[in-house]
Amino acid sequence: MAGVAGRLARRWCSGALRSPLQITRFPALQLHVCGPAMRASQKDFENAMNQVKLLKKDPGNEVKLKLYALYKQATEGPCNVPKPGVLDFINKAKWDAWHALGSLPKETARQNYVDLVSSLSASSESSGQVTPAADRKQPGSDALVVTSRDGITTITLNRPDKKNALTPQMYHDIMLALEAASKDDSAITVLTGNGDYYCSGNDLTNFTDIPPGEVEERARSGAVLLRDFVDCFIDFPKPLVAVVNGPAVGISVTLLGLFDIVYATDRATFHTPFSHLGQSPEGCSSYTFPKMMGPSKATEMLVFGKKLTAREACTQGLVTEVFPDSTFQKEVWVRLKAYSKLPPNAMRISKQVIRNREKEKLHAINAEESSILQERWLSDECMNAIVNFLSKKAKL
Ligand SMILES: CCCCCCCCCCC/C=C/C(=O)SCCNC(=O)CCNC(=O)[C@H](O)C(C)(C)COP(=O)(O)OP(=O)(O)OC[C@H]1O[C@@H](n2cnc3c(N)ncnc32)[C@H](O)[C@@H]1OP(=O)(O)O
Repeated sequence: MAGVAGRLARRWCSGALRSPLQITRFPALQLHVCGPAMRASQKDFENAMNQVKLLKKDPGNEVKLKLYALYKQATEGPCNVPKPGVLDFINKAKWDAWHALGSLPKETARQNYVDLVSSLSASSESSGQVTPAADRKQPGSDALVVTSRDGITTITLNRPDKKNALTPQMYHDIMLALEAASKDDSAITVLTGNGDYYCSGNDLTNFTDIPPGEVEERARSGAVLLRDFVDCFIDFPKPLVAVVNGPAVGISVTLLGLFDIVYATDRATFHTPFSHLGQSPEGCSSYTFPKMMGPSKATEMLVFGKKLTAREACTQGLVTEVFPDSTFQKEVWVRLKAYSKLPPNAMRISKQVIRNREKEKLHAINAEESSILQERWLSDECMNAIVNFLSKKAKL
């Protein structure tokens, strides 16, 4: 019996008991929770298989054999393969466990498997698969996709036809997704973009269709939104990784100073055309950029809107590492999967040791930047720049 645990564990990890990529599109971010009285769906079964791989405590050989038997019964039906020889201890033990289930229906075996895993998870505090509570309300749109796999929660900007420009709904949804990710079982959290851009920054149409008497109120509420949004990044407790899959503009660049790691494709560029837009720096960049690259390089970016290549951004400390575009996704995800297996509590605590020292300062800077921007949004310079962009006169 000694090798059964190892064999089963290898089998669990080999993909033989396949785990689905759990994709959630807001607003349907819900775990399929299956109580004992309900019938387990195929999705519940697959989720349970996934959870088994993430159990922290070894459940012991007896339980593993039970899981194996229920899995075989649920997927193949009653055991009718030849009995292994008496000296083939491992396979005989597995055969015995499966055979003992007799003619138990597949659906019942599936349900029993889900129930057993659920009881093991409760007592073992499983890690890895995202298990957002079903009652956590997640309003939103298709412009954000949240996936959970291998201990990594990935938040993907999904508005590729608009270069992933950020709408107010997306700001709200990102905040909700970060809040959920901070509490889920994942070890690290990733922000990335779908399509050829990482993100083109604030959606400039956010400034349109404002009735004349409401401009000031909209600027005020915009500043509150900005402040709350950036606060979520300052306070995020787990390692936060930006997977920069293409060019980045505006707030998507400034926020990188609040990430723990920034991986970029060599196709990415980084620019913050704030002056061109009659605006001013946000995302704590007025502090993080001079700190990381020195005041004059920061001024080139934040005041003059200089566009950096990925390699230049790496030299300036804004990007952690640059990868060839052809191997970017593969290399980055291999790396992140390895990191996600490190002890999550240790990573959290280490991040906090690094971040806590500066938190108060960052919050104060965020408040100040937001309030300066509130004024800027009311300026002629800003209005004219936005009208120019929207009338296609200016590409920034
Ligand atoms: C008072 C209200 C307050 C509201 C709430 C505020 C909340 C916080 C605000 C925080 C402050 C943030 C500041 C910033 O982020 S500043 C940076 C803003 N971004 C830009 O200036 C980029 C503008 N876009 C471009 O310059 C180009 O589109 C780009 C270089 C990104 C790509 O050029 P390309 O030629 O490759 O592609 P297109 O221009 O044809 O783009 C395709 C379509 O996407 C639309 N698009 C792209 N970016 C934006 C954007 N930022 N906002 C709105 N729309 C965008 C573009 O118009 C095209 O659309 P159509 O196909 O319909 O023409």
